[in-house]
Amino acid sequence: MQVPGSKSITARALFLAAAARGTTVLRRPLLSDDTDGFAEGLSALGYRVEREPETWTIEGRPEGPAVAEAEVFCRDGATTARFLPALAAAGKGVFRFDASAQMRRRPLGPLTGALRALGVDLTHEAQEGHHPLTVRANGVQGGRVTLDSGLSSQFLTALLLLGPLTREGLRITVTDLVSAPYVEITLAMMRSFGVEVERTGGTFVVPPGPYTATGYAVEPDASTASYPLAAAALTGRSVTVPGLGSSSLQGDVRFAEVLGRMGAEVRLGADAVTVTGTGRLRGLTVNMRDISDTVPTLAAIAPFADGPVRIEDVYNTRIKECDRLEACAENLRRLGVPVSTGRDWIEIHPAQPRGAEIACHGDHRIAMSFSVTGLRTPGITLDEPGCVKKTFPGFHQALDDLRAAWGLGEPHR
Ligand SMILES: O=C(O)C1=C[C@@H](OP(=O)(O)O)[C@@H](O)[C@H](O)C1
Ligand SMILES: C=C(OP(=O)(O)O)C(=O)O
Repeated sequence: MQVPGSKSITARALFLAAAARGTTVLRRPLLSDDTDGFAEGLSALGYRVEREPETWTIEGRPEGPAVAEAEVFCRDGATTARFLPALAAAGKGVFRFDASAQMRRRPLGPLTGALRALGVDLTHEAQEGHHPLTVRANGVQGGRVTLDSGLSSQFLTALLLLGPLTREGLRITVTDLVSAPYVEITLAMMRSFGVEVERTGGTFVVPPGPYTATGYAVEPDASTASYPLAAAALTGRSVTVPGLGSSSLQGDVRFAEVLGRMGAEVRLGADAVTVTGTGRLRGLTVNMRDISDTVPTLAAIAPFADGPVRIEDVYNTRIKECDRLEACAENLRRLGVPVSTGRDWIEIHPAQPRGAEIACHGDHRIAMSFSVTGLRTPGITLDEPGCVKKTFPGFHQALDDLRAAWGLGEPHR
């Protein structure tokens, strides 16, 4: 099954292309609300982004935004909401950023604190550390800065991406870090655009730029791939996702290994991943700190395991599009599944779920994950099926196609 492009890679490629010398051609970008919002944000800042469905062309402006004033609406996208203020800070002008109600609740204080420590004039309008905010930009000198990235790796990614746009470069010392594989994506992509970051333990030394434009092909999204792969493990079918394999930049390909530990047959080739369900799913305890976007996927198939599934070290899933630990628990209870949660964990017990309406809380991953549960649970409906547009507008059609190919009967929506 073909999976749409990676959100994380598309967002970084847009930032890097905008900041680079020259014109970047981006192949197979993700077409979704998040990446549309990112591209629109760049346009609002005066960057030229030309979009054909398969190819986006971005003219770089190493000097920063082309306008002296702009309003950017970041929608629900945390990559947009956290990366673009850093890009704007390197330019000159007054740039105001706002976001949806959902995104306004999500934190960015450690990032804006670090930007201020670097001399950026940044004000939060309502609540400290949250959108809306205004950057009165006049370039960034650079230097040393300390950052706590324990709530989100996106704070560190934003500073790393900014580093080459500063006059002297940045030396970032990180005191805590979650979702570490996303930082590896950032470093690898900065390298593709011509900048090598030196790392010693928790210190990242980013040289001044420039970034250099390049042709860049976006991998399929590994978090999105978790739904068809989990569907195969759950129903005893087989799914191959081409373009995602052992050489992928994305940590979330390791979700396939979790399915393997549960009893599915997993083949991780150089350029494709295949999961085949074996009719058996074992319970397990798993630390998902590195791959927490796939927590709802695992929670949604967990009731079918033959023992408890305990997912640990995922506090940050509480500050995503919704509180994902509570949303998973609430929906599993609606389906009649015994479940408990703690500050940073969830434990799900074996049960045969019964049909119910899923409360999506505007969260694409809750909608997509519990749709997978629906492959073995008649009568599951979603209160907000449209929220999948954040990363996979074609999700319901794709799942219907799998359902039809596997002879699993009519969908319930
Ligand atoms: O940098 C990125 O592209 C992302 C980092 C992760 O967030 P956190 O670092 O906030 O966990 C991930 O959940 C998100 O979907 C995308
Ligand atoms: C958490 C997510 O998105 P973001 O943080 O990029 O808004 C996600 O896609 O699951």
